[in-house]
Amino acid sequence: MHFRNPYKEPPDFAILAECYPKLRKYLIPGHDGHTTINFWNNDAQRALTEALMLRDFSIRLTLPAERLCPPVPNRLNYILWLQDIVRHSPATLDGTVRGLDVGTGASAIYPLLGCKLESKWTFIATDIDKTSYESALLNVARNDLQERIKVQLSDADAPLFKLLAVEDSSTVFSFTMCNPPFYATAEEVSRSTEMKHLPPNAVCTGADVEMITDGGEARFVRLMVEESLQHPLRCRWYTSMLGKLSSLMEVVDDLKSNDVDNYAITEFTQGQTRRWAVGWSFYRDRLPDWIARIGNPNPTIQGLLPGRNTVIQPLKSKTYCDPRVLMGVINEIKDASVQQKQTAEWDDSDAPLKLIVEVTGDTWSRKARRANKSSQTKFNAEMEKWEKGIAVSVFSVEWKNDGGSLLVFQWIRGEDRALFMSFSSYVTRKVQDII
Ligand SMILES: C[S@@+](CC[C@H](N)C(=O)[O-])C[C@H]1O[C@@H](n2cnc3c(N)ncnc32)[C@H](O)[C@@H]1O
Repeated sequence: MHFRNPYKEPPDFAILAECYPKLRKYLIPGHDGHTTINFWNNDAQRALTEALMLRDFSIRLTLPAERLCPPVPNRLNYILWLQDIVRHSPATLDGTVRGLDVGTGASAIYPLLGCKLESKWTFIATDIDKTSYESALLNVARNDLQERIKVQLSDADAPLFKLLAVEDSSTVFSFTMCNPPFYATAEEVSRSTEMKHLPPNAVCTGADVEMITDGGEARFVRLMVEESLQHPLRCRWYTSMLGKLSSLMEVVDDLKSNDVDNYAITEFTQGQTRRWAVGWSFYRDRLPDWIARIGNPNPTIQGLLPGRNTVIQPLKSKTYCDPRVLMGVINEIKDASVQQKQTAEWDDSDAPLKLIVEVTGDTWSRKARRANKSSQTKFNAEMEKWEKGIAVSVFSVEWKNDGGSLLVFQWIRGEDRALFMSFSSYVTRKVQDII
């Protein structure tokens, strides 16, 4: 569960029903003496989702009986992860964030939650199912969000990112998102129901179009990867949720075979249900590991994780050390431009020193310093960089006092992972030599 998700503990259903009387008739006594609801009952689930959306987000939702009922904690997890991604991506000039929700469903739950949490977010939400499309339109209108959420009826044969393929548009989307149909066939659905693989809070209330797609979710998301390669810079972060580990493996394989190294994986856990989300970008902005990598992964997931963008180096010193040592070391790096990092309003870290360092290449390693002596070598290196179009790499370094002192290096922008790694070990070694 995301650390900002308020649903780590189940709600008090009796209190919730006071805010949403439609829930009252589904209340039942639980084993532990607390009131609960019957999670196997579709109507009760719908009433629960409507109640949570109303009480906790002031969102008025009506869910049609014949369509999927989205569990709020799980859907909120995905939105919170996107919020992290957006906060760590460059802001647009006017601060507007543009999201594209592929397969928004009857609820339009993702755009509604996104717009309630963030006043600058806007969405285009697509669906191929007329019933879901019409219901999504109503839900958006009910909450007076038509200006910020545009619902579009799409075509099953059209590209998933048809909108991004519009050639003369210069709009860059901040993210795409999707909770794709999960299964490949109707037999797979009934097998899964028979084997009772579904936990009670995921009881199947969906229509075929919501749950089944040719090739299952893995093919659906691989199509997205394929389409994203056609217009890589029309969106900063392409993302999708995945319900099966095997699908995650397929998609990561696909990204790697297309040389996409800037990707992120997260895990959404609710009770016994595990879901994953994957994101990939063709921009040079790098996400911190706490967003892009799952902490404490099992060995299978470990092998899927992207390379590290965050390096944490504990400093060995028995006495108090002055963070200004770091400033001194960084200032001595040739051709590096250094600024104090501005703290965003949502950032509550209390690091005593935060720096942003921009470099155009390695000027610190022994090899670089030797090469620097020869002006021809230096000229060649500059030419090579220029030809490759490699611009500035941006790193942040924070000095933290968390038990002992730590240096936290963050790769913020760039293409050269080795440069980031070399920079962090050089700075650590130098600081360590001084303290
Ligand atoms: C699993 S449901 C997700 C609904 C909603 N986003 C949620 O999370 O509760 C998948 C949705 O994708 C829609 N869908 C299936 N194929 C699609 C396509 N090619 N383009 C857009 N939407 C599609 C389905 O109609 C369905 O509403």
